[in-house]
Amino acid sequence: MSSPRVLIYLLRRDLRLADNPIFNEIAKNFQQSHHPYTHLLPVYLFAAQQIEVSGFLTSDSDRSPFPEARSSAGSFWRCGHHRAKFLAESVWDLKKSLGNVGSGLEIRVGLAGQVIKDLLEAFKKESTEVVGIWMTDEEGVEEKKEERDVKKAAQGAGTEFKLWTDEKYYIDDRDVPFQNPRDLPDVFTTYRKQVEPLREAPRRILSTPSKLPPLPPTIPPQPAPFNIPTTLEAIITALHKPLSPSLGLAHPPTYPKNASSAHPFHGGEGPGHDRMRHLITSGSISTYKDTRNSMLGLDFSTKFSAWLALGCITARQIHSYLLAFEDGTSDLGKGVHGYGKGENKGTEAVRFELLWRDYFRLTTRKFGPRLFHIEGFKDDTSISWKYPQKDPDTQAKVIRFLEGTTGTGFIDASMRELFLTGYTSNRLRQNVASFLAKHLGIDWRIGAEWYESLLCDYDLSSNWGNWQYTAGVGNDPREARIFNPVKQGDADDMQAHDYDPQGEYVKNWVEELRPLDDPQIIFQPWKMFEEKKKELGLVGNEIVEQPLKRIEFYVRRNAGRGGGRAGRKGGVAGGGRRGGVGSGGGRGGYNGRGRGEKSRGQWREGKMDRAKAMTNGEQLNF
Ligand SMILES: Cc1cc2nc3c(=O)[nH]c(=O)nc-3n(C[C@H](O)[C@H](O)[C@H](O)COP(=O)(O)OP(=O)(O)OC[C@H]3O[C@@H](n4cnc5c(N)ncnc54)[C@H](O)[C@@H]3O)c2cc1C
Repeated sequence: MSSPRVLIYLLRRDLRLADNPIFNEIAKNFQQSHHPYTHLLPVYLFAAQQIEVSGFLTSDSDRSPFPEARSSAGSFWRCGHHRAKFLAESVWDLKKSLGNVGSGLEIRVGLAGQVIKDLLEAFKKESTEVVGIWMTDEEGVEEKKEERDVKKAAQGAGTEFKLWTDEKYYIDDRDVPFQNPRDLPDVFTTYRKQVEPLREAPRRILSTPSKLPPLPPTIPPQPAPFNIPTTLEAIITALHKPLSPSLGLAHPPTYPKNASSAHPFHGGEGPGHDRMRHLITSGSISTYKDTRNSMLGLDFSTKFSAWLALGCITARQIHSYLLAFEDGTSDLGKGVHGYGKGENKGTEAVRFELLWRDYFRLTTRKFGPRLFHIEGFKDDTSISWKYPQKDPDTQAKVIRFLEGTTGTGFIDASMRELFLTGYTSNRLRQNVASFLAKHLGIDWRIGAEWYESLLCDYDLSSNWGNWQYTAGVGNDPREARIFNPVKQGDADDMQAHDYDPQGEYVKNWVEELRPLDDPQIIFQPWKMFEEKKKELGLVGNEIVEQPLKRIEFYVRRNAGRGGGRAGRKGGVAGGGRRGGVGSGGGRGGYNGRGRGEKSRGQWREGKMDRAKAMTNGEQLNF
């Protein structure tokens, strides 16, 4: 038998077998009589700069050679419990799918360039030829560095390196109507008009491989001091091991009795497709436009985001399910309202939202490291931000914001939901970001980093781009827009019927407010009468006595049994962000240039304090 010729495929956020350009190409090559390679080694890497890998150390006496995977401004773990679990499940699901088509998946921890270098050296020692290293591209400063590092490692060993475009977006890169990223319009609507009609825009999906080349006969092991467990449960345990359950909060939210998560889903390509099928057969996809701003339950929105973020499903796969339903060309959804009747408001709205995701990715491509700059894409230096690192009062506010005890019901419910489940809806994310950045005037990157740590669906471009957008330094043409998190939930607001008219969402997550009936008090608990506070045992509680912001909203109706009365017209405190709120820094203040550079700088210089996190009594340290 001739000696093995191995192709290495380094997987990233392309954790799927179907509609995957690399697996598609490999399967096609494998069907030909002459094979450019005899074996395939798919590798997934838990990248040590983005996810803490010390839980994979072989023994407790070993020390990780890597600095802690912590964020820049808030020093939060960059990948918290929820996403770590969803990610591990996605990796494991792919490992199983690959096993079913004659292949498999090797798991590694470390830094991409070094991991590839180690593999190439180890194969060389065994006289095994590696004919190529393939990977898909990603936007982002660190991601681009990874690509350069892998290329360097491959070239150093004389091995071909190929960077593929991952075709996981709605509009294929080949069809984006400009060559130069700088030509992306700064307003989403302008971009949308360039690529409409959206229903015609995506390319066809690629076929799913039924057979792939086998794994190499011998595979070099993960180098010391790490060890890769052999079960999904053990991998999740290793990822969770360094993280304290409180993530450093002195008073972390606790799971309210009978509260139901809107995101009980599991990672992986299989569960992603199950979700798609469910949305079609339940009819939820057709009602999406009317329900997408709700907050409770599983089906008010698609929950595609976490699978999309890891590449378990692609936007054009979603489009292709929608097409088949609209055209009645598959049995899925037969008999369901809207089947075979063309595009409806729900399916149209899903396409529209998927384009937002594309758009944020293209803004990252256009602006590069400015994604992490406090001045944002707009390079707005006029705002006086407050920084927790500089000011104990701001620090205390940030901690209450993270713990969900701000005294604004909507915000507290969302922050607790996020901490406990890894998800909170788009409407809530907008309110939360606006509250931190515009009502409190605090460095918005603290919020973006906390979301990075906690969201199951964390996606570099969608997260940082949306935070910028809502903070007023990104691509929102309505610069002065401020969300009123009280009005959002008020029954007299035309929109509120879709949101939380009775305060049910807030009560689901803020258990101490459950006995209340009056939405006004649920959203503004600081309006509660003394007698009611005593009755509920809330005297001295900061959410009823010391709200971070008294955001007024006048309700023209009688108070309910909750005990309060209608608020006074006119704000106790205004909501403006310029002038009154800023005490610190601005540009040139704490970490003025943002994470893109700083965290990588810290990483390089090894400045982060590894010992700090290894204690279970971890505390946030700004
Ligand atoms: C401050 C803030 C932070 C955010 N962080 C993230 C993030 O890290 N990852 C992420 O995927 N989304 C993020 N979003 C966008 C949006 O909130 C989520 O995509 C959405 O809530 C996920 O739930 P869903 O899949 O049920 O959405 P649906 O309403 O069902 O939308 C369908 C899909 O469209 C895309 N989409 C919808 N809205 C947006 C949007 N505003 N921007 C980009 N894509 C969108 C998503 O891929 C989503 O899965 C953020 C929004 C805000 C305001």
